[in-house]
Amino acid sequence: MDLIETRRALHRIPELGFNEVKTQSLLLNKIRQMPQEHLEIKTWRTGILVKVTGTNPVKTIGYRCDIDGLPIYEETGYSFQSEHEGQMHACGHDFHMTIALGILDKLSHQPVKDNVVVIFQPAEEGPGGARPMLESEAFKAWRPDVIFALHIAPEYPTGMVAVKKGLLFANTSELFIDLKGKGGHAAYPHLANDMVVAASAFVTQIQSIVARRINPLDSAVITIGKISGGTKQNIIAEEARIEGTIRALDPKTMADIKKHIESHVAGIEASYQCEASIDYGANYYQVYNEHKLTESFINFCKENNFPLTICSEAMTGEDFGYFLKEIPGFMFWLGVDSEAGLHAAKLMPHEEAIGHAVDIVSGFIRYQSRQV
Ligand SMILES: CC(=O)N[C@@H](CCC[C@H](N)C(=O)O)C(=O)O
Repeated sequence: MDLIETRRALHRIPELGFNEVKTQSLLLNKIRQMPQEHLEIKTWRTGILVKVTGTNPVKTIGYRCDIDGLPIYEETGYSFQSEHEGQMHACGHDFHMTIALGILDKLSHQPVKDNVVVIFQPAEEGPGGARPMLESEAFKAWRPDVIFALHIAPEYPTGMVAVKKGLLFANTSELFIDLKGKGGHAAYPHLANDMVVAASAFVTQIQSIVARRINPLDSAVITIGKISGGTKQNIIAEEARIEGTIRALDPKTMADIKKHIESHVAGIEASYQCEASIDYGANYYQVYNEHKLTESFINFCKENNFPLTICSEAMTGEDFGYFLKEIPGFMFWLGVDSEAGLHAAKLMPHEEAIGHAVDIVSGFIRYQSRQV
């Protein structure tokens, strides 16, 4: 399989969570071109699970990738730029899928001793595919004994592995706040309750939560990524919507932040005479790398001279955390050396990382398959 051509084909057709219809069909088409003798294929919603039966299995090894894109207008200037206006693979899921296909291709030609289940999971960016997938009969029937995954990392050199034992990614919660006041003529503000002003005040006020309400020794982030409201420049806005995300390394800090947000919202309701509703959307559990398996992966990388660094935890979120809550395993970063970071319209990961990752992951599956 030509992995670069495959990555570019996937890059052209980014689709949002649970709408990955063309993506699923492209993936199935690629999987069906592989030798089928050892493969069983199942679909689950817009996702896919593929089992490779081992030669003498004692356990099942899981490898998971995510398949959805983001609502971003691409600005890479690639000849294979997104054909879906306003949508882009800006978090590397085109790389993740291609690497998973490359691993599957290798295994379909030469299975290892253990069974391997390769999981193509929808909706990582939201609303979260991991949790419902874990609960599905399709997944339960092939539930792996160990599981791992990777995420591209623009800040590391191409092909470098960055990993750590224990906590790798934060607990996250989406945040949606709807404000409803009273609209009116721009020249008569005293007769209206302006929700653009209320939303602005709220966004400014909550900056003090992390700065002044959270122990500086804890790590937390509140980011408001979108504010919308109003209809015209000379009409006072009756409604506004604030959209953001909360991150915390400790679940208790997350709960505290939510309480502080709620009291700020109550304050806005009182001082701006409006009604407010809060929706926490999708919440992701932290990514916690199991020590023994991570250690085994670190040893494997060292023994095989794969470039490796031990990293710190990050405030990113990943619903792969739900898999790791139930099944021992780990996630690692794969360096792709892009000046633009994740979720940026100019993210341009280096494609040589794909081949490196296929070698690293398929090598580790083989290595892990020899351990009981
Ligand atoms: C690796 C990465 O970038 N993951 C996303 C996960 C999004 C979670 C959810 N939609 C949220 O915004 O809280 C991230 O933004 O970290």
